[in-house]
Amino acid sequence: MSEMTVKDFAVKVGRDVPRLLEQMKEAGLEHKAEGDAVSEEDKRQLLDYLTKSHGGSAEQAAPRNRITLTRKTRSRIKTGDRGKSIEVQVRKKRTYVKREEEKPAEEPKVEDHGPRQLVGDMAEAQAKREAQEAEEAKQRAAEQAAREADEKAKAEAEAAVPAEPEIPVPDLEATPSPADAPAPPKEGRPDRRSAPAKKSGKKGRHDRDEDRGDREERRRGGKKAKRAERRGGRRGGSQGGGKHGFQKPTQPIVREVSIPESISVADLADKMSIKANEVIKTMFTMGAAVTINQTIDQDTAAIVVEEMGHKPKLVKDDALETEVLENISYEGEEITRSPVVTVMGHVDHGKTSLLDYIRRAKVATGEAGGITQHIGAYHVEDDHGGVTFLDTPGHAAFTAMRARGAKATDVVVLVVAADDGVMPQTIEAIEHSKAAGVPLVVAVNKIDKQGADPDRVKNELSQHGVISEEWGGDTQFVHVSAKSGEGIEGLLESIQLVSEVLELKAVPEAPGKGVVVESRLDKGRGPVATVLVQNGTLKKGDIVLAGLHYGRVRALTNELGKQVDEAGPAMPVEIQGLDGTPEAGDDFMVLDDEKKAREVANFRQGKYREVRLARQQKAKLENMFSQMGQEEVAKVNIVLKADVQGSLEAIKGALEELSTDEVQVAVVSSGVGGITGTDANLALASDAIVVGFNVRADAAAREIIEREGLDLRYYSVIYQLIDEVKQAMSGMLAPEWKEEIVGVAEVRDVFRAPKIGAVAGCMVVEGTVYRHKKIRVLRENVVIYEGELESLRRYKDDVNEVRSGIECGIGVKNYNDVQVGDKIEVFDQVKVERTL
Ligand SMILES: Nc1nc2c(ncn2[C@@H]2O[C@H](COP(=O)(O)OP(=O)(O)OP(=O)(O)O)[C@@H](O)[C@H]2O)c(=O)[nH]1
Repeated sequence: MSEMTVKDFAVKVGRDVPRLLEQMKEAGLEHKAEGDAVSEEDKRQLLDYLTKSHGGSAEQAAPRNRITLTRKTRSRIKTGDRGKSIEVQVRKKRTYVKREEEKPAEEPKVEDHGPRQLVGDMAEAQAKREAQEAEEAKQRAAEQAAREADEKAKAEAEAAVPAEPEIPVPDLEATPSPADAPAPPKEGRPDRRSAPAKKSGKKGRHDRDEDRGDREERRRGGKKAKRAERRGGRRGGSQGGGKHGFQKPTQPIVREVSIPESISVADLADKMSIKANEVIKTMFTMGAAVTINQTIDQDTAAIVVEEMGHKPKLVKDDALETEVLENISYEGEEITRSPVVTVMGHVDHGKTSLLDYIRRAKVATGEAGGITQHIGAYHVEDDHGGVTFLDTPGHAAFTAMRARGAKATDVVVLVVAADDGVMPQTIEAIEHSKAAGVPLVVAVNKIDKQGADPDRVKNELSQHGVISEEWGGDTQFVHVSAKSGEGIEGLLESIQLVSEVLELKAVPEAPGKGVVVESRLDKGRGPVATVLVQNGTLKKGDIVLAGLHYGRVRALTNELGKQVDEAGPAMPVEIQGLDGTPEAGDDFMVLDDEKKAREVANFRQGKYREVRLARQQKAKLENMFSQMGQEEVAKVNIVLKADVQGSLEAIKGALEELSTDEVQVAVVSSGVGGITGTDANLALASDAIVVGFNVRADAAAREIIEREGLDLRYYSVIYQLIDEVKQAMSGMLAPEWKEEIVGVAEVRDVFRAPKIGAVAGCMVVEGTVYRHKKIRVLRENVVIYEGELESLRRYKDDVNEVRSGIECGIGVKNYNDVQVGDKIEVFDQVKVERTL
């Protein structure tokens, strides 16, 4: 900059070179050629000369040496991204001062801006006639400078605003740099900030200007540098930001990993920002072999996350549901409610008769022409406040409800026929009620019958832990006859006594809440569900959420088929208006908002599948053992069914002996015979494995087992069963050999030929029957023979296999006792790798 030549200087001041040289000469400068350098000193000397020759002293010139320009412009800037427009106000106040004395700090500015100031002065010096004109020129030049500065500011603002719409106005004002502004005057201090300029106007402006020159400059420079840095940083973020993104962290990053109730291995890895392989590897070292798409439950995922050095945060998927349900208030005055009773017992011991008798005798009382309807439950009034009976006798309904987590029953009435005594299903009923923690009242039925022996019942039951009060136990025994009605009052009283201890309470004015007893799709009325109100009152018009369904209650019908407006605690009632049929055991509740009810129902429908998938993994024998052992004593529940009492006892004993300090093996239910739906439901309710020893699951059980993903295992050798459980307990479940049933044929006819023995005319009902695979003969789902086939024929031809739906003749090697109705099961031994 200091290398300015006379020519440059002439261009800047707008004079021709010879004229400028002449004036410079007059001012005592020695410049001769247009290429001579013009220093700052030279410029000042020329200016002094011109000022003097113009005839003004410093004082006289003072008023004209200061030009103050104030400008204010408003404009609107559109920010590109959101279409927002911002008003930008640019205020300029500039004071151009011609100074007498120099300040070194201001030199750069002198060099940059001085020449413009000179223009006017030189013009005045040149000709007095042009004085006025020069003054105007000076004004114009200053104005021009200000305008250009404004434009520059605006341009910069426009460039900056879209990215930084929040930039305040003062920033915009200060944006133009002195180097960019073409024409501030020599020695001028371009005070770009309006506020300081105003303040300075109040004081002795001149002095202060000089004092603050440096400070202002430094401050502005510093700010600018910071701003540039900031802007550069931001730009770097968007343009060259990639560089920073790949910086290697110096220490491990501990992430907070939120884990929903079930998550796939791939998703879990994603949340920790690592590859799924690493999760699989870690889980493998923890003793669990998983695949990338496998869904694992929350607890397992949390352990994995911790193992990998991150922090697990357990998130409930049902936050909305929890919020909705928690917001319902059940506060209010409590009253004692009636107990809810389920009747259980062995086949033909009189459950239905008992329920029917009570219903007939009690429900219709006082109701003109009252004909009771079967709605799944009924309520009877007695002197003590009434009892509600669940009208579906048996274990199936009870366990089905329990399997869904419902606790609908307060008291179990165990019906035992006095002439028959304790039978397998009696024991099963005891197990079920024990598992549910529900107290028993024993109804010794058929007391009217000859050969009734109530003491025998008492005796036999005591062997199963049900001891009568008379013998020092805590169970009430009532002698009844479902036929004559004898003892029924006493039974109701006993139920009341037991329930008093339970202190059953409810708040009638609260919104209704309870459990679904049963539901069906009625042709005329749509979905109809019988619900048992456990707390609060359910009213017509209420919005109800029931299991996966919701709706507004259109009608309430009681057990007499009568329309009612409401149903209070412990009352069963049939409701219409739901958008589907909930399952027995589903909970129901009244909500105040239909939208929320719909949202929760939708959420439940979506979640239903996922939770089931995760549970399928958890309830497997292998998983059960590998998941435990971390903390408290683990418990393995087993539902055991066997072909004969002898092996049942042996297996039960052997299994229970396996219990150690850490792992407890509990046979929650055992019995002789095929695996039924009740067994499957009990297993579901108690997270148990179903073990069949020489017995098979019936269709109902298979349906539940498949749907719920329960672990069902068949064995035919005791030590193998025990061994497998033992191995799993010690966490060494080797690749196992599992039996796979490949085909089942049903025996439709039996022919006997003298030489060959018995030949069974069969229909293949499942899979394929193979000539050379092993077989078992089943009678009523119990294995009665295991061996091989002697022959497999289609008409007269020997064949190797026969597929489902085709008839064939089967001869079983060394076995002639095959009967019509038997099943011939063909099985394979397959090697199964451990999955977890
Ligand atoms: N003498 C007499 N017979 C009875 C009594 N209770 C039931 N019975 C008879 O016993 C038989 C079986 O009674 P149910 O009520 O069907 O027995 P259940 O336990 O419901 O039987 P399932 O429904 O098959 O499980 C019927 O023929 C009844 O009439 C009773 O107190 N006295």
